Amino acid sequence: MAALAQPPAAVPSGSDIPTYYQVPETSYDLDWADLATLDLSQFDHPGGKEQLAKQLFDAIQKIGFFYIINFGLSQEEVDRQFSIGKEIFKLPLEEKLKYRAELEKGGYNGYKPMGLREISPGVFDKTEIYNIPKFIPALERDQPEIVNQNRPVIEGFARHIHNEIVGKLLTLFAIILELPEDYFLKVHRYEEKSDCHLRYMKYHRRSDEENEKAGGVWSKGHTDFGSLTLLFRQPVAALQVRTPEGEWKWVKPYPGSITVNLADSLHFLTNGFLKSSIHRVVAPPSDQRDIDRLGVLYFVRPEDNLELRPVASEVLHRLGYDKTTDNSAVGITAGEWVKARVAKGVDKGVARSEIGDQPIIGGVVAKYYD
Ligand SMILES: O=C(O)CCC(=O)C(=O)O
Ligand SMILES: [Fe+2]
Repeated sequence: MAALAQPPAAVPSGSDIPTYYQVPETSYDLDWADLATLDLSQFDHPGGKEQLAKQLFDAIQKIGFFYIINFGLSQEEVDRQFSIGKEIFKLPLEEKLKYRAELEKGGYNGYKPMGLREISPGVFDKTEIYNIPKFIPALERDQPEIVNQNRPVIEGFARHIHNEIVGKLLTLFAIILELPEDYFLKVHRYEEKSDCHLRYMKYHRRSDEENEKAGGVWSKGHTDFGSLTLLFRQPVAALQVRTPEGEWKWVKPYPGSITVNLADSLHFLTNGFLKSSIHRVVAPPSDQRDIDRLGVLYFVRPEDNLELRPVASEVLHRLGYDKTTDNSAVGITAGEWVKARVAKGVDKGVARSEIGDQPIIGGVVAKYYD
């Protein structure tokens, strides 16, 4: 029988890496956040992006979290990234440490070993991170063999996210603000230097005793530093978002979706109209507690030299968001903001507490939440 024609893959297939099998969903019905889902396949239909912008405008009035579907990557392509991440973390520690990120200098790319963050007194994180910057000459760096061997798949995946997914989302934000459609695209160009990166992340499971000591928290409540964060997720319940009323709600990992959250830079650029949402990671429910939780994330950040000055938008004016707030980042660039936040997280390789308010740069404060 003739093989059925397959649609062309967005990303080339890589070297031999084991197939990745996703774990079962939790059977617990948790207190899930009620978030909107944007169907990105509508974007190129007549009137589609205007419709999506309207849906997004309504969705983000309260919480800067939403889902997207039909974003042009198959589950197989996403799973291949989980598989690559899993292989990276299997490498011996001494091998991974050859690629350690220069966290103390605000550098983020490469390997972050676990145990550098103090979550509560005496309890340290059990999270390993491997960050890969944009594939541009200015940001080339040594990578482990497993990354080099799979470079076309990783690069194809990252570029698809940036150009096909993030590009659409940034266009929607420009439409919402009644700015030229390419307004944010012009300060998020793939070929220019920025701290955008693809991240593999592994949260090692914790014992009951460890969970109890840390009050069940694996990663404290925080905001992200850049413009947007895209999370490809295992079906493990662990991520929570803080509502404006101060309640924590679980963010359900839906198959075939990407969870998106807004981050600090868009918050600064719109004077708080686009909300950098506070989120955290907690111990999964008991039927998923023994899983080492893997994540594949893409962090979007403006070009390094963009000043985080609020944009002039008629919409912000109409809604009263055109006044400069106390926590303004005028005079600070996106590159400086990220570097300062990273460097404040670690001091000479020694863990820093993420407790309460943390002054970052130019009088702006970052908050951490239990
Ligand atoms: O692992 C997650 O679900 C969220 C991770 C996160 O918030 C982060 O890395 O900034
Ligand atoms: Fe985050």
